[in-house]
Amino acid sequence: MGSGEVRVLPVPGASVVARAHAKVNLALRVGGLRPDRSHELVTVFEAVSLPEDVRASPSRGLECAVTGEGAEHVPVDERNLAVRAALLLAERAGVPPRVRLDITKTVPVAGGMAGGSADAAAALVACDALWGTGLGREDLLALGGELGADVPFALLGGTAVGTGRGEQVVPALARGERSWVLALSASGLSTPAVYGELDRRRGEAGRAAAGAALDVDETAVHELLQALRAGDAAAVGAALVNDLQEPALALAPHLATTLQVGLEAGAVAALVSGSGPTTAFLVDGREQGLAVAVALAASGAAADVRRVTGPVHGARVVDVGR
Ligand SMILES: C[C@](O)(CO)[C@H](O)COP(=O)(O)OP(=O)(O)OC[C@H]1O[C@@H](n2ccc(N)nc2=O)[C@H](O)[C@@H]1O
Ligand SMILES: Nc1ncnc2c1ncn2[C@@H]1O[C@H](COP(=O)(O)OP(=O)(O)OP(=O)(O)O)[C@@H](O)[C@H]1O
Repeated sequence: MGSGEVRVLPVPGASVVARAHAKVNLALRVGGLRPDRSHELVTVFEAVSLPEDVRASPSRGLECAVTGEGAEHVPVDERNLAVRAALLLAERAGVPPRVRLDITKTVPVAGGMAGGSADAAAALVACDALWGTGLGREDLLALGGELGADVPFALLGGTAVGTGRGEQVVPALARGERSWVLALSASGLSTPAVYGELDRRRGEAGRAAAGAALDVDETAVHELLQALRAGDAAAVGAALVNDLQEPALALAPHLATTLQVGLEAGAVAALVSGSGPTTAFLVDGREQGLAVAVALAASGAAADVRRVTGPVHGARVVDVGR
């Protein structure tokens, strides 16, 4: 058990707070379309220090409230991924779905950083503790995979390789801590739209070729994993790759300027985070991070900036109280 983690005691009637984090895809290679219409992926996730907290409290029914970053854009009914997580867990565990979920967001909505997935992961962990369902990590990972491709990684945290739809996750050996500057956008991008744009750009031939073999070009991923094992920041920077970057730039052309501004301010490397529109800048130390953040904010190339570090932990209980 790491520092800061709280052992859950079965206190009847107590509320439970679980925390999960945003992610950046250090590598995202997209292969062909699968029969379920999602894409075959090989990706390397890293959890970064933008937390999402979900408090699960005893209630007569299922209630949800959202506060924090972009809360006004987040549904509180069954469209909310955390609500769906609670319902799925209750159904599988055979318990009534009685819980109030209070979500505190710091991850931008529809930003490509899997904020909703973090909420789902935190809700699974919090409700599991609240209801004493006692599901194992493997069970929760499987439920997470049913909720969305990014949810199992939000449960696991750290640095990890994702395959399949991205939901098959295994921890990756990674040395040291990385510092990032995140440039936020004023509006979000739809994940299906970005994948759709990739398909459109690849065209019929590219889709068929990729689809036939479900092949993903993994070379860059191996280079990245080697650089992470060695803790070599420059090599990590050189190996960052995202197949969704070009389609995201096609849908949000201003992101090209954002990437350029951060690189000119000295960032080691830059890429679009997942399906965007958040862009992530790998920086070497505090001073460089500050210079990049200031340049992005001052130029107007980012609606807002955040300085974060990774890797951080996956979904876990951080507080138990009344
Ligand atoms: C862009 C990433 O965040 C990178 O980690 C993920 O691939 C998206 O993960 P997510 O939002 O949890 O994805 P899901 O909720 O499972 O699916 C949302 C939509 O993304 C697309 N999708 C997602 C995962 C995948 N392997 N192929 C896809 O094509 C599909 O259009 C799907 O309808
Ligand atoms: N708990 C939640 N938090 C945020 N959005 C949610 C949540 N539940 C459902 N949604 C809906 O899902 C959409 C995308 O959410 P999210 O913020 O997770 O996007 P994202 O970070 O781009 O996801 P990903 O990186 O996994 O593709 C939102 O526009 C919102 O309508």
